[in-house]
Amino acid sequence: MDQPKNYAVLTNNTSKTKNLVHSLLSGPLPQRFEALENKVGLLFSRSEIHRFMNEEERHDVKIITQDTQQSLKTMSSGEQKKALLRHLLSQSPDFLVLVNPFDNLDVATQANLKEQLLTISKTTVLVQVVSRLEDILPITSNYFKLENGSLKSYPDSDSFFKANQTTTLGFQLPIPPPIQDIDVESDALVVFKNVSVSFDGRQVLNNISWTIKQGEFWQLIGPNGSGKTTLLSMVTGDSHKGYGKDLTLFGQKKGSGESVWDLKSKIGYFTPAMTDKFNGYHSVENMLVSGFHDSVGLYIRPSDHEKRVAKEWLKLLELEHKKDIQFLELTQGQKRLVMTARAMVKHPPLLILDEPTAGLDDANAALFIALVNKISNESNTTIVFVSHRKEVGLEPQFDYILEMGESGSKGTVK
Ligand SMILES: Nc1ncnc2c1ncn2[C@@H]1O[C@H](COP(=O)(O)OP(=O)(O)OP(=O)(O)O)[C@@H](O)[C@H]1O
Repeated sequence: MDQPKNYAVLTNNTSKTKNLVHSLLSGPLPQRFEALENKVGLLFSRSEIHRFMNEEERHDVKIITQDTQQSLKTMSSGEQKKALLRHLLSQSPDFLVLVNPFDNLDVATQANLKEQLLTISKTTVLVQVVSRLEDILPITSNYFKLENGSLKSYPDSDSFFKANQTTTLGFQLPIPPPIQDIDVESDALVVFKNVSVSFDGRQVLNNISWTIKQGEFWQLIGPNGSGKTTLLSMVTGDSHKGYGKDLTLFGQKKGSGESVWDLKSKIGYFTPAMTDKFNGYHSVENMLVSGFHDSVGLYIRPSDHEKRVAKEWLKLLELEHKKDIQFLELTQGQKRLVMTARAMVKHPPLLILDEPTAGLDDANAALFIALVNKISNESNTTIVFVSHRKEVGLEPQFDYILEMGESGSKGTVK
């Protein structure tokens, strides 16, 4: 049997990917995809994982996690993707539409999935819809780019790759200073001492000792399921697992009566899920100002001073002309820049960025990295940047690496 054709569509922030995915799966098919006519296609994407997550939760049923006790929600990204792929393949589709399949996956899990997809491609057509050139599989035969909703096709891989290499410029203006400094009692902002965490009797973190000091720039790296989110949620106060552990935050022992709000006031936080699910109506300026009030979206009147600082940030991001439009109207890359500026406006002692470049195209990822490097160079804020990808161009001082073992992950500093 001939190997089926495999397609790759490179997307960027203007692409209108949803429309393309819809017409691939439900018609009318775009030109040059006629081979998929009357074929059954299924979707492999983060949005599908979220859809199943909602369904499993709302109806208290197990759809794609039937072979395990654990809920889809509490699984790591790698575990979730594995479960979805297994579920899709059990239905023997003619083709799979894969939207950024390698996002949120560590190197080993990516390699594993890549191998699996190469095998699947021998019998099932793959339509890869990806925002990173490096994610495109070598079995691709038909190349496209989706821009402003229209598809451009390329005669061969050479012309495709040549036409789509990107170069990015950085930001020119300096980081605006804070309105007032936030005092912290100790130079050591976060101190984990021999902290172990288990879920349902299974140890996930094993004797973690990690000290994060003022002004440092860390990258937290670890495979899917190694406990990165678990570790950070003890810092942000989103997990009760920190109680009863030897954990000191901003000079105060965890569980010594600190309020979650007090904690949140010292932390700037951004993860793409914050904007993926956000659908409130707020102007870009108000979204930025809301960082002064530890809310996502502004529910009070901004002061003149706050507006002035917001304006300076928007100037730096070269988005000043967008200040009065709805935040929802921004492109994905612009939203991430604004949300990072939002997290940073008050110059919090600690800025946590959890997989902030997932889903961005190469050019926007590079721009985002340039902003983070700039924040690190021009402020006294400590940065913890979580990512599976060794981000090209990111300049952390230290890596904290989680390595999984039989009795949970151990951490090392590099
Ligand atoms: N509430 C929970 N109940 C049961 N197991 C959990 C819970 N939260 C996390 N886990 C498990 O703990 C392990 C670590 O999960 P965590 O989400 O912290 O990993 P991660 O390194 O952030 O993964 P990823 O990079 O894929 O997001 C996983 O095996 C996960 O299934």
